[in-house]
Amino acid sequence: MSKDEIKCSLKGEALLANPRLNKDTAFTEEERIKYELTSRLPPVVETLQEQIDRAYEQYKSFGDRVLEKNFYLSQLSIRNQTLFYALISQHLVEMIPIIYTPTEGDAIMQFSDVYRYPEGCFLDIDHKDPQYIKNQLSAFGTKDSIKYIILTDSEGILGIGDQGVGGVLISVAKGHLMTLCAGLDPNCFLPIVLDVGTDNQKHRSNPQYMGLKRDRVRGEEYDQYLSTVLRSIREVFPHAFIHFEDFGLKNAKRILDEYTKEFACFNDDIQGTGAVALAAIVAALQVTKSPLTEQRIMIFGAGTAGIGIANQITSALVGDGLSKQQAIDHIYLVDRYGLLLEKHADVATEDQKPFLKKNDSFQDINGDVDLETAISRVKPTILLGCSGQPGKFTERAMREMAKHVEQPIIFPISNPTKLMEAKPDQINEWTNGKALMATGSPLPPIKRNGKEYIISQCNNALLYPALGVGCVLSGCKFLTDTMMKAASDALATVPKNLFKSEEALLPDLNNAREISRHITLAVLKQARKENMSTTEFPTDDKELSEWILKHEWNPTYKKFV
Ligand SMILES: NC(=O)c1ccc[n+]([C@@H]2O[C@H](COP(=O)([O-])OP(=O)(O)OC[C@H]3O[C@@H](n4cnc5c(N)ncnc54)[C@H](O)[C@@H]3O)[C@@H](O)[C@H]2O)c1
Ligand SMILES: O=C(O)C[C@H](O)C(=O)O
Ligand SMILES: [Mg+2]
Repeated sequence: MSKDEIKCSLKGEALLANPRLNKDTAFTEEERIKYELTSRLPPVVETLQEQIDRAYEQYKSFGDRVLEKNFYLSQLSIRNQTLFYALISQHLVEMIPIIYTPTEGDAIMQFSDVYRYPEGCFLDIDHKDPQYIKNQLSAFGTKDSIKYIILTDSEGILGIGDQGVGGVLISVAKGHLMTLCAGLDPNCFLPIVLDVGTDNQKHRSNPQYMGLKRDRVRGEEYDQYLSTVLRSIREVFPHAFIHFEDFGLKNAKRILDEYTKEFACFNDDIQGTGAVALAAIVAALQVTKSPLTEQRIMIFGAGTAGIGIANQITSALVGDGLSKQQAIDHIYLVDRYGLLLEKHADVATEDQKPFLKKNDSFQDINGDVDLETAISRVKPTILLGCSGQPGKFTERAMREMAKHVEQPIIFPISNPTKLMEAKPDQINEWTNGKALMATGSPLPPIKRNGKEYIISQCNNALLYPALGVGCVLSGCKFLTDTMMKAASDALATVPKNLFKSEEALLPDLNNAREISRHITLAVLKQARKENMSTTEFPTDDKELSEWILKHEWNPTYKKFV
């Protein structure tokens, strides 16, 4: 069967109800007869473009009601997969904020209230039997069909925390981006939510809540359950790469460390975010014309994402010739206790501990060192926000930042938009237009004193789809740090014609497919170099690029066979 063909054994109502096969008004006269659809459709036979045009008008009719736009698109995805992807592909930058951060965050919070139909795979801790789990998984595909799984336990959804069963929608949304941005065949993807209870009292007290109404399970029982699920996945879908998304602070890194050498797996919030943030920093340093080894980097919110970024920068500095300790000396963590010093050893997480700074320079201060004081003492050149705490980049802190550096690099990357540590227009004003900025969710440029300032989007979506496709195409045994580094380096060296403007720090998502090809190529080559690949692909770069292109899934109606 060629790429333009698809097997169809359905007819009539069942065919129209199947999102993978449904062509709706684009079924030809012959197809309508052959598949018993004639009287089930209005007489007109339309092209995909005509369908897209109508769907776009319908979409636009929701105006500013973004959540309704989100529901409209999600409904379209379960009605007609081809039309869904084709429509969004034509309006990618306009629609990504609707199907992903920030709007998806609201859709997740209201999951149980606005629920209309199920999407994804729901597994819950009240059903732990391995055979039961395997049976459930088997309903979603065959041994060879599922190649990429996004798994969340919903404890740390974006910056909005524990969302219980509704977190399934982050797995679904991240999957949609895999297809849109990197051409993953949506039919080889499975989004899963593990419902292990929720500590979110708002959901628990909502009579409509659709998940398990019990305390979030932790400890041994949780670990056992996760292990059973992962092992079941491996049995049922032995070729699936596992992507962990939005696990909570206490679990994310621990789980990644535990399974990274046993499963082909990846944590997007740790590794994806770290790699994208590093690429954005590298780009900003090209503007300030200053090497990474001369930076003082402050990370505000040293949780899953913050530590991922800290570790990625550490590796990059080691790559630049520093010892691990020298590299760590460049990185300052600020968390809920302020600047993390050795005196915080009792409360710091294991992952924060290597970064604790000596108390000496702060002996004159009683209590914790707040952000502003930390900035005034450390004089960071780079400040990243991944705390999910809005308003924490105060005017005074930002003015302090600008005092010591000609062009401070300030990235409030918390999602969704309302949780950013400061709004870019504020940062721009308080730093007198000096700051180089990037945010986690997309924002329009700022106009101030007749000048336009581009706000780049520093979101792991720039990387994980391409990385994931690279892992799928290489059938990688494991994802190594060096493969991650190859992906990050590739993002940092994307050709300039894929940027919106010269000032942009990161490439334009409008060019997502091209950006992704560049990254996927690097991942494939690195996988082969390290003997992590289990598939054959061309050795010549040009041929490999064509091979990647050939493997991309595109939203076109396929011929039924
Ligand atoms: N742009 C991206 O690609 C991207 C990727 C991952 C996460 N994020 C965002 O980063 C944020 C954090 O996500 P996470 O998964 O790391 O969450 P997390 O819960 O693992 O980490 C948050 C950290 O912030 C700290 N914190 C809380 N209150 C604080 C305060 N008042 N002052 C300083 N630190 C404080 C917490 O102690 C914790 O260490 C979220 O908003 C998330 O959307 C963005
Ligand atoms: O989902 C996103 O938009 C990025 C990131 O994974 C996050 O958790 O915020
Ligand atoms: Mg995430």
